[in-house]
Amino acid sequence: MDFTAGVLLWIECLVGLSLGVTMLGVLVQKLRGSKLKLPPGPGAYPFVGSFPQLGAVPGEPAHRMFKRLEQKYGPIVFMKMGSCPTIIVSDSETAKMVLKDQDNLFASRPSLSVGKYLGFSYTNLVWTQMGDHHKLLRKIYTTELLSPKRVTQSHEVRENGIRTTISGMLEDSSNGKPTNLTVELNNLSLNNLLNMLLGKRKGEMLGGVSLSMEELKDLVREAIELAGEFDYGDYLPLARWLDLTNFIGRMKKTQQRMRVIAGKLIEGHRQQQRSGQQKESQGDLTLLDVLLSLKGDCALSDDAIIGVIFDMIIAGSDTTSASADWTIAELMANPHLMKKLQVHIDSVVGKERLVKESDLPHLPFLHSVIKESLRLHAPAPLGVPHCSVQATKLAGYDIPIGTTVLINLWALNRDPKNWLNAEDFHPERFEENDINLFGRDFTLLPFSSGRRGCSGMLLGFTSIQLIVATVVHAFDLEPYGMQASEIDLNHEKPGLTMLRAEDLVVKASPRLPLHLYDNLLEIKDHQL
Ligand code: HEM
Repeated sequence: MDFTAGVLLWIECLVGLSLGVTMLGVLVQKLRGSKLKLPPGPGAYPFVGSFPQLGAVPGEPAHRMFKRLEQKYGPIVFMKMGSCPTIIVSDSETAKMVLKDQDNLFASRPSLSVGKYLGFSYTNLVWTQMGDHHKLLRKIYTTELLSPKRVTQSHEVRENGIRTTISGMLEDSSNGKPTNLTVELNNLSLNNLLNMLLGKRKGEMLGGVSLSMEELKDLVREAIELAGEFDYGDYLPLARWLDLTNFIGRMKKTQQRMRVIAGKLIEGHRQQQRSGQQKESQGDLTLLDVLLSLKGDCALSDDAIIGVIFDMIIAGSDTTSASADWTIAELMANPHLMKKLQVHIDSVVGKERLVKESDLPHLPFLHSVIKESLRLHAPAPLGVPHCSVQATKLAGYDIPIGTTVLINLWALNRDPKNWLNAEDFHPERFEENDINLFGRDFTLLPFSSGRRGCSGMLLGFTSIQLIVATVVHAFDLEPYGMQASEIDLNHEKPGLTMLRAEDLVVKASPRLPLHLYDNLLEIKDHQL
């Protein structure tokens, strides 16, 4: 989130307007504020709130900026985004109060424009507010879409997906070319989700309708990009009204495209169902089939179905590939750990076949490596904002109703109070200390916790493990055009998902018998 450019612009616009009412604002603020004991923070001006006080550095990701605030004010910081009260929580004790002890009060979402447009009037899971619709969607996710059984049933999608990537890497290697692993993993992750949701392409047909995969991917990228943008209009009414960056205009256009394209896919699947084309087994059902077969109280409107489809793609695609990318970069920067992991995988899988998902439970060191990577590089560093539905107290401070709550998961997972040598990549720490990754131990929260915790954590964790294990088992990797010690592990691109600042470009050398890779080319033809 790059605050500075926008903030300066808006301050210029607003200063004139705000001067006349500043005195009144200050007076009202004092009268209201005097009664409340708010957490410490940078203070706020009328209208623009704390934006000018944040000391934002151009290009600096928000989780790092909030870390600086934590260092100055402590683990709960109060600020105002425009007129919207906001707290940033950075330690495990307070996170536990928000996500567990008072989960019922903090589990709603603020009404942001991204939820209105890309979340189809807040009907998708990520942006829907607390209540019956949220409960229904969570139930559909946990029992129908991403239950452990459904995730296991779809293992072939992911195994075939990574084999296609491996095959492409072998082709690059045979041609003496480097592979841009960041780009490959990103494509892989998106393909896997689209395959799970919609099924395989038959010729130019996707889910039974004539729709090019490129058209769909283009739309998905557009939606992911918009979802990661920071909209000042959510906090500054004048900015919303002027919409100088045409954010609302762009979102409306994307929403319209989502409706048209997803509408075609839904209609195509309905036609297949009507014409009695039965899938052979449960494993052949796409997630869209499952969504369309929901009946009675569980049945969803077409808009809600479109919301769920894009929910999964936006929340699940970049997070998974970014995490695999960070993990492989860490392993390359720590060659002794790469070697240790390769020996570990060889000891379970051997060198005469590729890794399968059924191997994963037998690879404890791989678990530790991924856990450590998720600890240091939380792919969703600030999660998704929560919102309080009632005035309450937190660690002795007053929290007004309607306060936006951001948990700085990135800072929390690196808290030196909980982790020895917290900034070091040291997977062995989990061999001595088996801390839960899925929200039970509040010292490690890459997926957050509670009723708003990530609904795709099992799928995400399984996918990352399979990708990393298959790539490092199949290839020795060297960074292209730099030394391993020069791999940058300390800079991220600003945005919703924490991507490495630089692409990971590698020289891959096969380490398994070549006939194993030859077989892969057949699979490649069937992929999206
Ligand atoms: C490494 C992979 C992933 C990470 C680190 C991750 C992390 C997160 C985090 C931190 C949140 C916010 C929780 C909160 O508001 O407190 C979240 C929410 C969510 N995630 Fe994930 N996620 C990952 C993969 C996935 C996948 C694969 C899917 C689905 C295909 C998914 C679907 C969702 C959904 C639907 C929500 C919203 C839940 C709600 O509001 O009730 N995520 N995720």
